[in-house]
Amino acid sequence: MNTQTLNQQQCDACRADAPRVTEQEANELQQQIPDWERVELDGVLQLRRVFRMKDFVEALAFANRVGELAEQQGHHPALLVEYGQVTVRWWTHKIGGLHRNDFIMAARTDQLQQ
Ligand SMILES: C[C@H](O)[C@H](O)[C@H]1CNC2=NC(N)=NC(=O)C2=N1
Repeated sequence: MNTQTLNQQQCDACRADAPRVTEQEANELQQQIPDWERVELDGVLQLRRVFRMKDFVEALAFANRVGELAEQQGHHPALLVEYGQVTVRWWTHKIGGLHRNDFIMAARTDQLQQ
């Protein structure tokens, strides 16, 4: 059991045989990322958060920081950039649902907010 907080952990490589988190694990992990909601879109469970920004330029800059983190970790989100906000969604494409990686990435995304 990894006792580091989620935002200190690295994302493992995504594999098609990686385990999805159970409902109980998801509930526990979510305590560390209270601003994220679990949503099901097209049958796929995801973590979603809307980050409020001052304007479009700040929203774009934040999205780029999330993009750099994603490239660094090899795990990629859906990003919707709008005037004054960015919607971030994390899930693991290979398993069509939530892996522990997604909770780590959500916690690390929280740290990128200015
Ligand atoms: C080879 C590479 O690691 C994989 O294709 C990665 C890339 N980024 C990814 N990101 C996400 N969110 N899920 C994946 O399954 C995934 N797979």
